[in-house]
Amino acid sequence: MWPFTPSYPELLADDVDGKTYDYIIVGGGTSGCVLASRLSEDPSVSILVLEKGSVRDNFLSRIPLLSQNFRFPLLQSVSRLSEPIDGFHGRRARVWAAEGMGGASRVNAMLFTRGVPGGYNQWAEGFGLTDWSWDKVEPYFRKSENAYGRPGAGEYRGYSGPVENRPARLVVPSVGYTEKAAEAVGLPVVMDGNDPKASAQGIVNLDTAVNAKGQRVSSYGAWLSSRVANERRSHLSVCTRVVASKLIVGGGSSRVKGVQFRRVEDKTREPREFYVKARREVVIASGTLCSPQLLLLSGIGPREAIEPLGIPLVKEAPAVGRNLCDHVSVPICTEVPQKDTIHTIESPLVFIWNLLLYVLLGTGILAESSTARSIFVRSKTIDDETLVVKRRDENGEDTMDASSPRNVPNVEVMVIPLTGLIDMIPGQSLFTWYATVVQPFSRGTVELASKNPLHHPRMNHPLLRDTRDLKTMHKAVRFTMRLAEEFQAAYPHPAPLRFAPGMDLKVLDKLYSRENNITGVNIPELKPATAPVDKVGSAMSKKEAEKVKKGSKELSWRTATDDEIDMYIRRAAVSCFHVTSTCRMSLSPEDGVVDQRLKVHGFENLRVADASVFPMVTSAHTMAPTIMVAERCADFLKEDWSERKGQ
Ligand SMILES: Cc1cc2nc3c(=O)[nH]c(=O)nc-3n(C[C@H](O)[C@H](O)[C@H](O)COP(=O)(O)OP(=O)(O)OC[C@H]3O[C@@H](n4cnc5c(N)ncnc54)[C@H](O)[C@@H]3O)c2cc1C
Repeated sequence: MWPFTPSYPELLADDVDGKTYDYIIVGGGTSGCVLASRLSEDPSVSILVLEKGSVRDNFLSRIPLLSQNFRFPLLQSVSRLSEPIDGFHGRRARVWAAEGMGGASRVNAMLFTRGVPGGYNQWAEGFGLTDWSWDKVEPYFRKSENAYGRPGAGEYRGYSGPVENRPARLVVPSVGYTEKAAEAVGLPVVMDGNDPKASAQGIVNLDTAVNAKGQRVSSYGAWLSSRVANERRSHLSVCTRVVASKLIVGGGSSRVKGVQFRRVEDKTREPREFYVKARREVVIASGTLCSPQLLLLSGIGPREAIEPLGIPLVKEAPAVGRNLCDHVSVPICTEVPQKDTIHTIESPLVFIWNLLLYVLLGTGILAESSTARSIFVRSKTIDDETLVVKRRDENGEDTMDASSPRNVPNVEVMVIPLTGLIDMIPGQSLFTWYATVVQPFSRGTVELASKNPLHHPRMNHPLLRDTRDLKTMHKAVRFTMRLAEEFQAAYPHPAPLRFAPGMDLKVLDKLYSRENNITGVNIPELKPATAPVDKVGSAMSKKEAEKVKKGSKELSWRTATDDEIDMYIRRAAVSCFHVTSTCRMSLSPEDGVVDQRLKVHGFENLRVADASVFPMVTSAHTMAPTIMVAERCADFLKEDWSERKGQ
């Protein structure tokens, strides 16, 4: 215990330069920590983790609600803006992430969702990835978790893995009324969304990666904590504040010999390059935007994306950086009394009370995620007239069977009792329904913007470019307005819709103006990856907000026109930060980047293991599936090595 706990054994570039390791893991994020931890269970192998950020484990970073505020400068969050998106008023999508040990799991909302079995059966049936059907991935979900908050749930939950999780508790009573709203449109209440036998559609009581002391369980904390890193320091090396700049491939061969990297601090024109050698394998776990960036910097990718930058082509790999997939959300907001939203902690007394509760008992609002409930639904099953969910489809098939790819939800409505708009609205306490398309058809790309590994890659965000997604979002938005109306009926206080189709769009334009008018940010030299996050404050004054409220008309799902819905979506749609698939798994090198054992097609000792390998984004949140991928990758590495040894 502090002050006797040894500090984290973070190494510097000079400490590891020129050395050889059995495994080199590029990226100590959500998946990198799992890999390093699992591989280092064997003291006879040597492992090096190269991570761009640092450890920075402090009190704030462990408080669930506060560490979720990724705009806090103390956290290691970064945001990247996409190129302007056609059809959306030239708006850009902003995608948040974190650079530091644990990666995005240090700042995310901690929601621990596997997704329905049908989603993985779809990977098997739709993409031919038969090694990734539900039966094959399920043991790894169990292996990774300790579902201590659901004792005796049954053999489908794990109790001896590192990620402690428990059902989310309601931070404010208003959230409870959403169950009544969901039931009113035909949806069941799902007590455990990670139960593979649970209904595919319903309002789900979410699990969160929060431990019994009320602390965030990040991938770093679960797998590569100071205790683990110190115990294994003889064979596990963690080198932070370095960025991998290139994979060194043996001349004309399919073997990666090592990794070149730089210090993050080194901003000189000709930075010093360091080099480490890999005896066995290199695993890239740099996340969906940076894993393809490293491949491209190394000359592995589409010829036309590499050669114009003067990088020699090492291996033509057409799918690197393609197929960028994301969940896209549109916030719909209801106004409720402040005490019934998370904004209640803006009152100093309430905050102090909750801080005391947290410090003394590990409970209270601060010990929770902002999101405790989510509604999952398949848009085809929503009746066009009544917007009630049908439990049987036109062929009489059960729409609730979670094992069938046919029933994978393509819409999620997250229930977030705070303002989910880009800015706060002074004087208004909003409760957000986050209508989200979770099985999108739209795809984007990640390309190099420069040869500097510290610069952001260029991102063409998919948003809702495909008209099928726009159509799904239309239905999702109207359905969400219907839910909000049912909520009003059940809730004991007035709860009018304030931000929804039909509202005065000038207000939205004003609110989003600052973000939309940003120019030049994607010129990478102007905004290196390590720049501090932008300052955020409201674009609207209290007086303006009051005026808007007085002038606002009643908004309803019955009266909103299709045009109003369309105009609202095009102004308010945002990334939900669940980017995936830029190095997707595939049977052939034309369609994807890695094979079913996560090896880069055409290489014998190079793998990618993070959210970028999903063939497409999951129907649920992406942290637990990323962890599952990393768990599997660790087993692949161990199995392949013992097989080679045996030969
Ligand atoms: C704000 C936010 C909220 C979210 N909420 C949830 C949620 O509640 N539930 C959920 O399931 N999912 C959530 N997600 C998504 C989920 O957290 C991510 O999908 C997942 O954590 C991604 O893991 P990863 O290993 O692919 O990448 P990351 O965790 O991003 O790790 C990549 C790591 O690689 C490092 N790196 C990158 N390039 C290099 C390089 N060249 N050299 C060295 N290091 C490098 C980075 O610094 C980073 O640490 C959220 C994401 C965000 C951003």
